Amino acid sequence: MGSFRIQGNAKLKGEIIPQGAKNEALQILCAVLLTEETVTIHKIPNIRDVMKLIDLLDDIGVEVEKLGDESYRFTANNIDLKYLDSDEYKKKAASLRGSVMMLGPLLARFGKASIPKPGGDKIGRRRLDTHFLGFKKLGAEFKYDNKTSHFSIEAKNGLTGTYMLLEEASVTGTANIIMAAVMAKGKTTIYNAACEPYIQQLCRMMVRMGANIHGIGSNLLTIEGVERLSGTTHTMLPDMIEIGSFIGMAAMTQSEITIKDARIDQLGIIPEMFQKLGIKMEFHGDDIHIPAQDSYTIDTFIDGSILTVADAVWPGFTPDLLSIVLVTATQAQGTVLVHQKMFESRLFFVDKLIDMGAQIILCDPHRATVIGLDRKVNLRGIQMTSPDIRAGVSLLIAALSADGESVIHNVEQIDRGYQYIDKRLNALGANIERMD
Ligand SMILES: CC(=O)N[C@H]1[C@@H](OP(=O)(O)OP(=O)(O)OC[C@H]2O[C@@H](n3ccc(=O)[nH]c3=O)[C@H](O)[C@@H]2O)O[C@H](CO)[C@@H](O)[C@@H]1O
Ligand SMILES: C=C(OP(=O)(O)O)C(=O)O
Repeated sequence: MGSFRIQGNAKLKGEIIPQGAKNEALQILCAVLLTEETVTIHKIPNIRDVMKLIDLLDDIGVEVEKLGDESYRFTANNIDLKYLDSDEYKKKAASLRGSVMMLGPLLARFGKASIPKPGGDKIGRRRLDTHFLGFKKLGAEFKYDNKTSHFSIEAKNGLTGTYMLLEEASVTGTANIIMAAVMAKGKTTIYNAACEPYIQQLCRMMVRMGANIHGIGSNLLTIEGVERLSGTTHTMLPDMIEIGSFIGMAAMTQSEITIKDARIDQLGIIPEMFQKLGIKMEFHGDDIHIPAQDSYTIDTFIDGSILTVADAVWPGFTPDLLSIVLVTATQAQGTVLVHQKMFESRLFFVDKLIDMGAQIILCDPHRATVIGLDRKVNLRGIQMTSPDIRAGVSLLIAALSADGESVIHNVEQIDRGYQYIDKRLNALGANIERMD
């Protein structure tokens, strides 16, 4: 288990370039399975989950060529479906969430696929019903082995387009269903589709490959099936969750940071949410400059009542940034209610922040009230363990701002989603030592 030793009272300064988006990369990489032609992908983040998925693609027979630090070429012209029955596949695929999106493309191209219960953050129940209900609507048969937690799907007579209204706008579920539908017979309509930038990017990539998709960016997608897809080139967007994390980090540590090439047009409501915490930011072209701020004051609602920041399906506020909002609020002036509606176990990490001296009341598993310290007292460094990616980075931000030294264990969780985070923050003046 790797750890970070962090010296507190860090004041960072400089420019940082966000990595390519993790959750987009996981979708895009699975989409290379849709064609036997070559797909070139740029801005692939060098993070654990993405590297594990590339490894899985390689194992299943995709030819993988590394072109540079963040660029790869993939050719899926020799897929070995027998690999899906191997113990190695079951073990590897179960270690990340993104592997579940291999199902849709494999089903579309080869008529069958299987997957163990995927991994990912342990942040509450993470059901896959939307994925399989969607595949079933397209004509696939679905089996779940309760003993081994293994899912299998098969479409003996191919997939046929249909209308479906998704029970919930699942991000990976929508991606999976779209990838299955692009080569189905006839027209598929997906209502209540997720429409995060990740999904939009996936759809645009598939359109370049020859798919026929309308309604991109909305929750109503229509897809006219095509016979086959061809190769393409794709570049990932900057990771909006990393960008939000850097905004929160700058405010908490009173640092002056410029986030370069942030694709501000793709960030939705994210900058506004951090502005509601009182964080000043300037937009210079496509860069976000966060000046060093002695204090920041949380807005109230118009009637003066306490602000709530809650997650919602896109274009609402992403649940992946609520832990960052929460930690950032600990040094603000004012009070905020953080309401994590989607996941029921994502706020438990606040006990570590409370140990550090933060004033937080965990009202229930979904809601925490943060009473900002307004820098009257600093947090204090402690030893802690990172439970999930976003909590991990929130604890890192807390540790950078705290008095004294902190140690965060299980930083593999952070490495799942943040590329070389220690090196990149040290380049801005942080003091983070990686201990294996
Ligand atoms: C690899 C990947 O891309 N992971 C992201 C993806 O996970 P993932 O695709 O697994 O998450 P889903 O969108 O399926 O669902 C997330 C949670 O929200 C609940 N839910 C979802 C939609 C809805 O309308 N109502 C509702 O209650 C689900 O029951 C589930 O508990 O999307 C999540 C939600 O943005 C993000 O936290 C994850 O980082
Ligand atoms: C929850 C997350 O990831 P995953 O779905 O891969 O566990 C996340 O990126 O915050």
